[in-house]
Amino acid sequence: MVLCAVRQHLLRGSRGAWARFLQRQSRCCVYSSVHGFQQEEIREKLQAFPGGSIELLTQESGLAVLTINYPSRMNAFSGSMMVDLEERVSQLEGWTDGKGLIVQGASGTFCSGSDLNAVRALSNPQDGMKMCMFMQNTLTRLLRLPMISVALVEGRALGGGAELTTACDFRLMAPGSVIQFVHKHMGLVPGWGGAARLVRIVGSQNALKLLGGAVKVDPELALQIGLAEEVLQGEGAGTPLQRAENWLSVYTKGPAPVIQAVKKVVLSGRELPLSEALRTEKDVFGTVWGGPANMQALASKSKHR
Ligand SMILES: CC[C@H](C(=O)O)C(=O)SCCNC(=O)CCNC(=O)[C@H](O)C(C)(C)COP(=O)(O)OP(=O)(O)OC[C@H]1O[C@@H](n2cnc3c(N)ncnc32)[C@H](O)[C@@H]1OP(=O)(O)O
Repeated sequence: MVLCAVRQHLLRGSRGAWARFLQRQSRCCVYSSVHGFQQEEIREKLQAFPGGSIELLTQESGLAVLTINYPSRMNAFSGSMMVDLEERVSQLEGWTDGKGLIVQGASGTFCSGSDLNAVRALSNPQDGMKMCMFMQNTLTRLLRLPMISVALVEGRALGGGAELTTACDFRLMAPGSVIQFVHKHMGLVPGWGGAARLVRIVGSQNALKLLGGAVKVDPELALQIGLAEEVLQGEGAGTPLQRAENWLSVYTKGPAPVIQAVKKVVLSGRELPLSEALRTEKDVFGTVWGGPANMQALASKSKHR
């Protein structure tokens, strides 16, 4: 009801105001102070466990590369890297030219989950919940970015690293790589939103098998169950990152507002009840209808043979 009233109000204003409202909506988090979540408090706690970094490289082509960088710990997430990731996601939310994102690990492996040294120090339930809410918020915002995202999995994606792959639209795997939800072996279940997202990607039967068996998912199995989109084969066809960029460029070719609109309508179809998704689709449609790309296509009388 409140949302409807706000929408009506904004529709009476400019199209730009509604577009900005939609953008803010996509930044909404799962947890706020209503749920006892104090972002600054947990940020401070996490900063006490430093090490590694999250690097963001944005390119003029509209593709960005986010690198999880802590090779001496197999790219495990220290506390400061969790904070870094949140900051990089904020940067990407404000990147108006963005169309595609590749998430990779440094030095030929993806990510081995939480840094176990930080996990041991934060093992009381209260801190565990706070870290869990922080990471769920960040990974939800990552998945909701108005750009098409790919996890490039080389080496291992374990525990929280496996969960991170599910916060991207697609997973591309290098030969010999493994995605493994090792949580059961740690006496845990996923807490970064990985279970909820996994069910939506592979269905509840497959998700039960992967989590219940802590199964090592190789590229062949990942393709079979729909966890991975493609195996990046082929010596001499460039680095895995170049191959991932080539793969992604097929879907990000075109003007940024159109690619962003594509992601928004798919995202709302994925996340919202049908009536709400339809209304969002109409509103996103309104942001591209009569826009520069649309007018140019009409003027060029393009044929789709
Ligand atoms: C379960 C969920 C939870 C969450 O949601 O928060 C987590 O993610 S907990 C973390 C789950 N991950 C693990 O338990 C990984 C444990 N590590 C391993 O299984 C292995 O280290 C492996 C398979 C990643 C790599 O094995 P390999 O033989 O190739 O190398 P090393 O074992 O010698 O590892 C090199 C170096 O990295 C350190 N390392 C690896 N992973 C972590 C981690 N998650 N946290 C902290 N440190 C990690 C490892 O201890 C070695 O350090 P070194 O000082 O050389 O001993």
